[in-house]
Order: sequence, then structure tokens, then C-alpha cells
Amino acid sequence: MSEKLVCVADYESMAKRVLPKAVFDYYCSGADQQETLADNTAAFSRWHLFPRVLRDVSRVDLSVSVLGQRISMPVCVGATAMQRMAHPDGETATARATRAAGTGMMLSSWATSTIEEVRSSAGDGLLWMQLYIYKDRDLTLSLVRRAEEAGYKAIFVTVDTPYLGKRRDDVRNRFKLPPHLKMTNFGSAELAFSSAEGYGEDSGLAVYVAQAIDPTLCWEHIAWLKKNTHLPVVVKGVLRAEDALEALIHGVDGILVSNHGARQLDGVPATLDVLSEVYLDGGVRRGTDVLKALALGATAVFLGRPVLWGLACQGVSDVLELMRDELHLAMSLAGCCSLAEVNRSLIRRPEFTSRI
Ligand SMILES: Cc1cc2nc3c(=O)[nH]c(=O)nc-3n(C[C@H](O)[C@H](O)[C@H](O)COP(=O)(O)O)c2cc1C
Ligand SMILES: CCCCCCC(=O)C(=O)O
Repeated sequence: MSEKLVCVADYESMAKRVLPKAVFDYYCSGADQQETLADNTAAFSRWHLFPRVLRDVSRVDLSVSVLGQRISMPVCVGATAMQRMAHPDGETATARATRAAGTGMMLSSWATSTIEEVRSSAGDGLLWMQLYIYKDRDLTLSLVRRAEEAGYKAIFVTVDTPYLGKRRDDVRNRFKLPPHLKMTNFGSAELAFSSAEGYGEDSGLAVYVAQAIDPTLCWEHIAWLKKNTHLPVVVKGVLRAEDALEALIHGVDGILVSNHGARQLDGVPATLDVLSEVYLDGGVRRGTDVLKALALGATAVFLGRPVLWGLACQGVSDVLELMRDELHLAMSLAGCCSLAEVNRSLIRRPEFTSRI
């Protein structure tokens, strides 16, 4: 009998058993001492839910609008690079599962499937494009044009990666893409990180980023991007109110509060602890985590690693449905029939729980 996986942690344990060590380490790692990695998940346990009762929860509606598109639940698929290391179909399998779940998927610039392949697997499903701004601006704009032409509905520009955070396991493992894979959105073997020879004794990715990605990125580049696309632009990787304000001044269409899954600057706060509004990712593993993020003001959350664990275990759909079921149950037990009823009164820090 096959093993029954009942929570995201079970998928992670199985993924650890089935994936090659260097791949699991790359997916799992945070930066440096991994303090923020631990805090991203621990932050959710620092909040208590505070349910209402006797509210007729026989019908619970999880649907929500994200960037003008209606989706079936406030749980979306975040951008994670190089998914074919987890499963031969990689991002195309994730796209099929995301469409079946009626939610949205953000495709990494560093995918191992092309923008167009993922569109064709997603059918009419909702896709967004994650963008790194390369030193080569024409290359950067060509990704934007291809996403526009393939019907992607927004650009999420990642702003927390002028350099790659130091993931110690990747350095120890001298991480490189397996030779049969490449980052297929790029033409030259070098930019596709293909075979990844010549990256020395470091993490190959860190060397690649230092060569190709533009560390001079600043707000004027966001204005440049806005001018060069008709799609909504969301800034991914904001942690401070000043930067959220700056983003609004520069006319962005949304903010994704993110610390890159704790893979960049170690020692930053858990995303849940800095959430002001809009979207959040980082450490979301349970339906109650989603409910807490929404109660604190998020419109929707994105999953990073849980999708990779699902992919490794042939079960992205199962992970998305697990999250939906857990959120449905959490909302019902908390007395909420719709997301409109989820608000700040639903949640308290334990030190205040006794004061009703
Ligand atoms: C293996 C891996 C690869 C990632 N690749 C990208 C990427 O290509 N672009 C990006 O903006 N963020 C990337 N991220 C960050 C995620 O989009 C997201 O911010 C983070 O994973 C959310 O945290 P969680 O994994 O705890 O859910 C990656 C994260 C992981 C774990
Ligand atoms: C410019 C940084 C690129 C990192 C790409 C993959 C990623 O986001 C991650 O490994 O984390």
C-alpha cells in the first residue's frame, strides 16, 4: 500500500527520500545560518486563531480576486526555479495542476520549461511571469514580450537578489544543474546554465548571478519596466514600509511581501511579522497559516517549496487540494463563510489571548 501523505510536512519528508541530495539541499536551503528560514514557519505559531461560533458554516466560499482575475482560493503557486530537477515534466506539470485547482501560477525566469510550453500546458489557466532584470536589457525585455504574447497576466519583478544569498549546502555540493537540463528560456548555453561547466568550486548559481544579473537595480528600473509593458507590475521581495511606499510612488500594481523563502539576507524578519497588505509568501505550510496571513491583511499567499515537494512525489494537485481542504476546515471552525469575514479580530498574539 502506498504511503498516505496527510500534510505538507509529509510531502517534504518523502521528497527528501526520493530526490538526489544536491537537489533537495538546493530546494530546501535558506541563506547562511538559516535563522530566517526557521522563523518563517515559526512566526505562524506565534499567533492564535480566535474563532467565532454558531455561524452556519455549511457553505464556505474561498474565492478571491488577484490582480483583477478571480481564482478559486487565496493560495497561489510561487516562482521556483528549475522544477525539472523534481520531476521530468517540471513546470508543465505544475501548470496543469494549478489550472486544475483554479488558481494562478508564477513562472520563474529560471524555469526548465519555456514560457510557451508552460502556456500550452496551462491551457486557459492563469499565469504570471517572474522576472529577473539582467544586465542585458534586450534579453530582459524579450522575456517580457514573450510572456505578453503567451497571455501571461502580470510581471512579478524580483528585487531582493542583486547577488545570490549564500546557501551553504549549495557551496558544499558545488551545486549545478544536472547535465540533461537547462534554463530553457535562454538561447546561449552560458545563459541557460547548461552543463554549468567552468563555475569553479563555488555554488554555480552564485557565479552565474554575479555574471548575468544587474546589481545596479534601483527604482528607476522599475519605472523603465512599467513603461515597457502593458501588463501589471508587482514588486516581489519588499519587507519595509518605506519601500512599499516607494513602490506605490513608482506606480506598481502590487507588492509581494517576501524574503525569498529566507534564501537571500539571513536575519531578516519572518514575512508574517512585517505583513501590511497585499500578497505574502514564506513558510506557508498549513491551512491555518493561510488563514492567519489573511487575517493579518494579505489578499492571497504563494507557496514555494510545498509545490516542489508535491512535484517530487507526483502530487502538486494533491498539495493544492490539501491546502484548500485545510483552509476550508480552518475557516469553518473559525466561523467564517467567506474571505470578507476574515479580519484582524480573528487573530491574537498568545500574550493577549486571555483578554476577551
Ligand atoms: C528552490 C527555490 C527556487 C526559487 N526560485 C525563485 C525564482 O526563480 N524567482 C523568484 O523570484 N523566487 C524564487 N524563489 C523564492 C520563492 O518564489 C518564494 O519567495 C519562496 O519560496 C516562498 O517561501 P516558501 O518556500 O517557504 O513557501 C525560490 C525559492 C525556492 C525554495
Ligand atoms: C538573481 C538570483 C537568481 C536566483 C534564482 C533562483 C532562486 O531564486 C533561488 O534559488 O532562490
